[in-house]
Amino acid sequence: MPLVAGVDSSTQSCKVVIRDADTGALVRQGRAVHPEGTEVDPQAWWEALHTAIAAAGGLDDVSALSVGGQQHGMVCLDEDGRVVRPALLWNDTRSAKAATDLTEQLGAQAWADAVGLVPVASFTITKLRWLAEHEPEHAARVAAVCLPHDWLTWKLSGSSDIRDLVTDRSDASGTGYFDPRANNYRRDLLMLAFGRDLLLPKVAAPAEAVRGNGSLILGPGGGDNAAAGFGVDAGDDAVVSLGTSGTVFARSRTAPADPSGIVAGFADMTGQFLPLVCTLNAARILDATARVLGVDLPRLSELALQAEPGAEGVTLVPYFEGERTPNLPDATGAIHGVTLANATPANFARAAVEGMLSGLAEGLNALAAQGCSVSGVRIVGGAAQSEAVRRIAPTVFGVPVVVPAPGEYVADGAARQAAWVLTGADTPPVFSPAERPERFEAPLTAGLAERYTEAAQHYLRR
Ligand SMILES: Nc1ncnc2c1ncn2[C@@H]1O[C@H](COP(=O)(O)OP(=O)(O)O)[C@@H](O)[C@H]1O
Ligand SMILES: O=C(CO)[C@@H](O)[C@H](O)COP(=O)(O)O
Repeated sequence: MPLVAGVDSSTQSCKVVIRDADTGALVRQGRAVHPEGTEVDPQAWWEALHTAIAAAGGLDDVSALSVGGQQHGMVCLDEDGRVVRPALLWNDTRSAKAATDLTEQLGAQAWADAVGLVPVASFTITKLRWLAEHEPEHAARVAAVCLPHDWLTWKLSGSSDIRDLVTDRSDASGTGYFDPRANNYRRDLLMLAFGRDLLLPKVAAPAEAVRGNGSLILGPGGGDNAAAGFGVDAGDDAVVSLGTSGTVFARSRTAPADPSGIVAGFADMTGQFLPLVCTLNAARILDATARVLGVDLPRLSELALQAEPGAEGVTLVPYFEGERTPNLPDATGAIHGVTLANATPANFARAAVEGMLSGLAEGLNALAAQGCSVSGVRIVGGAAQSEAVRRIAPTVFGVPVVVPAPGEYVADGAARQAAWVLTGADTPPVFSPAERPERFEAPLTAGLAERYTEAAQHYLRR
């Protein structure tokens, strides 16, 4: 019974699962927290990874490991492999102007055609432009740029030579300088943004073993959304992930080129594509609302389920951290439609859940417009543990919702990739879930989408 490990180095924490490579059965797991903030020293991820591995009982009996990680973060390394400055994360919006400038330089359609996405502050390429413009002394020292999961895989390999950096197609496709259709870097775009070329990680094939460490085989890993999609094996359903980010994505054989920038044409972990819509505001909206109401998360869920669908007209626009989709980096959150009669904790709790999900419902429609199958939705991520989220989701999405048993689906996808690398087979192993998923159906709440769009439009009209 060989064992494999999967890692999810996500925004808020690091999770490690250790699974049986043949059956996929969970053997043990561990986790550790990451620091707060949108700028983080990668060393903190390395330390959290070690804490999580130790909590999972170590790797002595593990044959292969893959890392899934938060996408887009800019990790800059100098000639000797030292980190030049703290990494700017996917949810850091300081490069919003760089994103606008880059988009204007080429035009949105040209970006969508070239790399499947239109620059917004999340993408690595805009962070490189920001660095070149605002920190020239740091920019001058940069020899290589990589992503959080690439850096952790490289550290695990024991190398300090930047020429050993490896990434995979799914995470490379979120940089803004990789064309997932041709499977090539677009160094011309990197140079347009940064002013000169840089060493970039080699892009490994989906099940290619990369430089290992002793007897531990390393897989290429992937972006966290692609890993979650691989871990939950959603078939024709779209997947909604509710972590720090809210994402909605679906597997596709074709790559979208959406000039509106709503749907990003990422790659998946198997050689296909992963059209994806991402918001900056998901689980933390519930954390913040619980804090404001002075309750814990289970109580917030009870309150939300006490309210009527539509929260008697209370509408929460969840742009607490600015927003990425729609592209409003300076926006703030708002509550609309409040009256003396409807100002209750239950309505505020429900409005938070409905508002968090409404932006993703718009994303689901955008995926459908790109030809993706969205007849059902699977929900994963931390906030999927909320009973209110599970029950309210079909009333917002208008399609049946399936919630797999609570688990670490990013880490599971990484573990499944590690098992694939270990077997060397043409197709990935099938990891059957130990528990049946729960299914939720409920009528769409009439008027909710219109009220949400009207409330959100206040920003777009400004
Ligand atoms: N029962 C719950 N109800 C609502 N939110 C929850 C619940 N349990 C955990 N969460 C939230 O899930 C989030 C963490 O989810 P996770 O998917 O690990 O995030 P990330 O991948 O961004 O690090 C936290 O904001 C946490 O408050
Ligand atoms: O930016 C994106 C996807 O484009 C985010 O999904 C990040 O990949 C972070 O994921 P979480 O840590 O919030 O799960």
